[in-house]
Amino acid sequence: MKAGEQIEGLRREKDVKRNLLTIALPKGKLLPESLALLSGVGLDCDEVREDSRKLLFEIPEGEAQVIICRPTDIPTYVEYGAADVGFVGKDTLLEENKDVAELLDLRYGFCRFVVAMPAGKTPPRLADGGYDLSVLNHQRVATKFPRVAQTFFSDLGMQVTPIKLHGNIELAPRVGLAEMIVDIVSTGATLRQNKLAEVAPILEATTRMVANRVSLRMKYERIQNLADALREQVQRGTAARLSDLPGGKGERV
Ligand SMILES: Nc1ncnc2c1ncn2[C@@H]1O[C@H](COP(=O)(O)OP(=O)(O)OP(=O)(O)O)[C@@H](O)[C@H]1O
Ligand SMILES: O=P(O)(O)OC[C@H]1O[C@H](OP(=O)(O)OP(=O)(O)O)[C@H](O)[C@@H]1O
Repeated sequence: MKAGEQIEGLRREKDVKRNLLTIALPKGKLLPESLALLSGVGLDCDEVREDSRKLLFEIPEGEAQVIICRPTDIPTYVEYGAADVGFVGKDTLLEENKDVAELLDLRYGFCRFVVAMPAGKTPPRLADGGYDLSVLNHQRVATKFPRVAQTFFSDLGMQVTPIKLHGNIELAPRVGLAEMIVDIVSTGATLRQNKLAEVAPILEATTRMVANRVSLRMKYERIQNLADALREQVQRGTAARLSDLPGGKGERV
């Protein structure tokens, strides 16, 4: 056993004895709802702030600690057991493809993966109203999600060249870096502002609760209790939102 593994093992043993739960939360768009959810199930997150340089927050009454990570790093922290559980977008989970257990759909951070390209250069239409994507074979796709993009096109029997970028993906086709993009769309405003048109939906994503597989065995009750409380909270939130709709009855119809 390597020294690092030994230390990790000892740290884990100590945490299990103390029953300490480490929760990894994504900084950025998903943080406010993540904190609201945790506070809603009795973990007081009032001290957790993204704007401080502090990255680890103890919640002693809840026998927990919260760590704030880059969203794309959450699956890594959880896979290695540096965090027992984490909240992360399904998009990131698919792209990072780490060995973690997906426990719960937290139902916020809704977004869609799409293929988009300059509005004036979209492929010809098919009889069913969709676009004939076959003309895009062997073209370049700018994306933060090369795995998702490649899987989508290879399932269609096509090959594309992914160009990995870290942000502002919509710029790439405008300046000739790629013919198309695979990216997240929420309101569609960024596509419109950059004169891009959606040519194919890929999949929909929301935030998920994930767990380290060893933690799930060693801290089963703690993690399950947290997941159950969160599930209840999420269902209550969804029911409340539905009952706000005209004629809503607080139930999905
Ligand atoms: N426009 C959006 N609307 C709703 N949810 C979104 C939107 N964009 C991203 N998300 C969701 O929020 C998650 C985090 O996005 P955010 O923009 O905060 O971080 P990021 O910059 O993508 O992460 P990183 O810094 O690790 O690259 C995404 O993985 C996705 O699940
Ligand atoms: O459909 P919309 O509501 O306009 O949202 C979509 C945008 O949101 C995300 O970008 P983000 O804000 O995370 O910035 P990034 O380009 O730096 O990733 C995504 O990559 C799109 O650019």
